[in-house]
Amino acid sequence: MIYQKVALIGLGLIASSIAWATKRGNLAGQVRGYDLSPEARETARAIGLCDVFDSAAEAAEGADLVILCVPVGAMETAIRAVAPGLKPGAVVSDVGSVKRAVIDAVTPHIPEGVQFIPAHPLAGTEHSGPAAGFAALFDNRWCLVVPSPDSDPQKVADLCAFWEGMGAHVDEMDADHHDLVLAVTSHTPHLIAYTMVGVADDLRRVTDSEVIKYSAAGFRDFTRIAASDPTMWRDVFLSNKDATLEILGRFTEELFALQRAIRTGDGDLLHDYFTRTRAIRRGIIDAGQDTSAPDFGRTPLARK
Ligand SMILES: NC(=O)C1=CN([C@@H]2O[C@H](COP(=O)(O)OP(=O)(O)OC[C@H]3O[C@@H](n4cnc5c(N)ncnc54)[C@H](O)[C@@H]3O)[C@@H](O)[C@H]2O)C=CC1
Ligand SMILES: O=C(O)C(=O)Cc1ccc(O)cc1
Repeated sequence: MIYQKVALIGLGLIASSIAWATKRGNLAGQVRGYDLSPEARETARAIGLCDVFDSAAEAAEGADLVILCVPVGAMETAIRAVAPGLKPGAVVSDVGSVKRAVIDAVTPHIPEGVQFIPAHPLAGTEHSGPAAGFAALFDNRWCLVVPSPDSDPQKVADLCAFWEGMGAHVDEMDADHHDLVLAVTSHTPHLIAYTMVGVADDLRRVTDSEVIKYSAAGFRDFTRIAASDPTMWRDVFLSNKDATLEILGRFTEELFALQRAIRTGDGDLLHDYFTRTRAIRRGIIDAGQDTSAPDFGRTPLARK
């Protein structure tokens, strides 16, 4: 057991997965929780997720670890609400998809004697709410921990051990670097998926064709991603504005280059481009970093 009491604020997909994974790994004596939504609290109670309280401060009372599991834009409201319940020596963490904006919003409200150690599990689904979670969500997935120079090394080690106990591989990363990497690997791809599904929907309306019905695997993946929680993703883009706009600018330039190659019939450019991208995919698989590869997770050291 790593902690006596863990408190989860916001009982959605990620918090409910943490609750089940904590129980599976016997990582805490008690899991406490609070959600702003009475329906979410009711569901969490009904499925026996954790001990549910009717205020954030009560849920956080006496907790060794308090994890903010709310949308990025609600992190400041959440820390303000838990602050009165925090005990000296407690650690506050979070699971937000963006790190710099969360650090700026949360840090000013961390009381004396409490440490804020942000984290981000790189695992999720398009589903949300307390009934969406499952214990295996973090198995063999990365969790990025973002300590500051004054983080207590023992408390950082405990938090890393907690995530490892939930099945994740842990790495430490600087907040700005995190936000740029995630803009490339997660945030911009989500925006592209949202856009592509929107385009197909417009097309369907115009032509009454059956784009969705006959969609191939690639487009189906886009529709899955584009079904993700609107509040969560609105907050991600608004709070990782600079990095997303930077990557989107580069994406648009490349898209224009490919568009021009198609228009001018430049097959060599297209072939060279697709050869380069194929090599990248094969490199990922050779390094054992493809989560869809059948042997993923059996050789975790290959991922380092
Ligand atoms: N969904 C995903 O795939 C992943 C999400 N994340 C991050 O995890 C966080 C939570 O995401 P999910 O669990 O997917 O969201 P979710 O939508 O399933 O749950 C969020 C919950 O927070 C509650 N909430 C909102 N404001 C609150 C407040 N002030 N106090 C208490 N509760 C409040 C909502 O009622 C909701 O039940 C977000 O910051 C997101 O960026 C991180 C990794 C993956
Ligand atoms: O469902 C998917 O494909 C995801 O990409 C899940 C996801 C969403 C947001 C994150 O910050 C991390 C992981």
